[in-house]
Amino acid sequence: MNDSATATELTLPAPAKLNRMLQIVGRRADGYHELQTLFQFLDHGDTLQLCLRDDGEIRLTPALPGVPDSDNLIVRAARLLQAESGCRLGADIHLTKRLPMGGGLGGGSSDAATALLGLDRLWRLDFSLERLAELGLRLGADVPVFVRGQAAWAEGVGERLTPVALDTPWFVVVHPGIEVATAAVFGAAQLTRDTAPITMARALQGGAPSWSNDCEPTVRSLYPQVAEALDWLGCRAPAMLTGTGACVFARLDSQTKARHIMAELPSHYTAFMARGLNLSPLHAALGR
Ligand SMILES: C[C@](O)(CO)[C@H](O)COP(=O)(O)OP(=O)(O)OC[C@H]1O[C@@H](n2ccc(N)nc2=O)[C@H](O)[C@@H]1O
Ligand SMILES: Nc1ncnc2c1ncn2[C@@H]1O[C@H](COP(=O)(O)OP(=O)(O)OP(=O)(O)O)[C@@H](O)[C@H]1O
Repeated sequence: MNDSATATELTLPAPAKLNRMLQIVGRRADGYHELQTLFQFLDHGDTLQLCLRDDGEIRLTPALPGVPDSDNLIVRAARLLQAESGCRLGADIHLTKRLPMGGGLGGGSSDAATALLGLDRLWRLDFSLERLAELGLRLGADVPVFVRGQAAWAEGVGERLTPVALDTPWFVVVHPGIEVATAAVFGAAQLTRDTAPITMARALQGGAPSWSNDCEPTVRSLYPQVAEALDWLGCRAPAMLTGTGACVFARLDSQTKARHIMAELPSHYTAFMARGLNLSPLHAALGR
């Protein structure tokens, strides 16, 4: 019943994102870092199934290992939307988790955005994307881009977004099997925070493989497993870190080349191949 305005059940994607480049240009008084980054979505991610409840309860299954439900960004997004709207409806939410946690793919943030947009539809709130993005920013710096649903040049902490159309190649994304804590990377003394800001036009001219990520040297030294994955993938194609890691990715000219790399994958890594998308599949599913 996804396409009906009277749906009582919705099954919706929560796509991954890549940071195709990322530079740190400053640090705010509250400790958050000022970034310049290019976000793009992938046709790979989590899935949320939302079923309407009329008793106001928010029930999530299954629980994520190590994450109490009250901390889960899906439950927090649902409760925030209830509080903001005064809505007395609730939902049963089933999460199919495919994205690694602490992977730099924005899995939790994307789940939160899908919950916000899906529940807005299920509860017939009709909030604007602008209002939902503002709510999303309270949950995490990466949530607004998933709410807006367009590949974007981002500034500030990631909330000042300008839509862009990037090339949409195949990517191989390798997970080195560890979780990186975003706060630990941003808190590291050695992280450089003074890259000179550039214009969006200049960033777009840069293009792969010259795009880079300022977090990479710090993550390499704090997490040797990520350094090893960057070196392994980098021997096969120009490789980069996404966000603060742990995942690394390479852009390939063809699906065949991506398949060749997948076939060589050592057993201690997991990986997937996916296509870059400039429009989020969430927005395509909701017709927004
Ligand atoms: C690195 C990126 O993934 C790039 O897309 C994001 O900027 C991270 O976004 P996120 O995971 O949604 O991050 P949040 O949950 O908002 O923040 C986690 C922690 O990372 C640090 N943090 C995050 C984002 C930012 N621009 N500056 C920061 O210093 C803060 O210590 C914060 O407590
Ligand atoms: N629905 C959720 N899915 C994943 N993690 C969640 C969720 N809700 C809360 N979390 C918490 O958020 C942390 C970061 O998870 P997430 O998968 O978003 O990392 P990430 O991909 O590195 O994010 P980002 O790229 O935004 O930094 C997890 O370690 C977990 O404690």
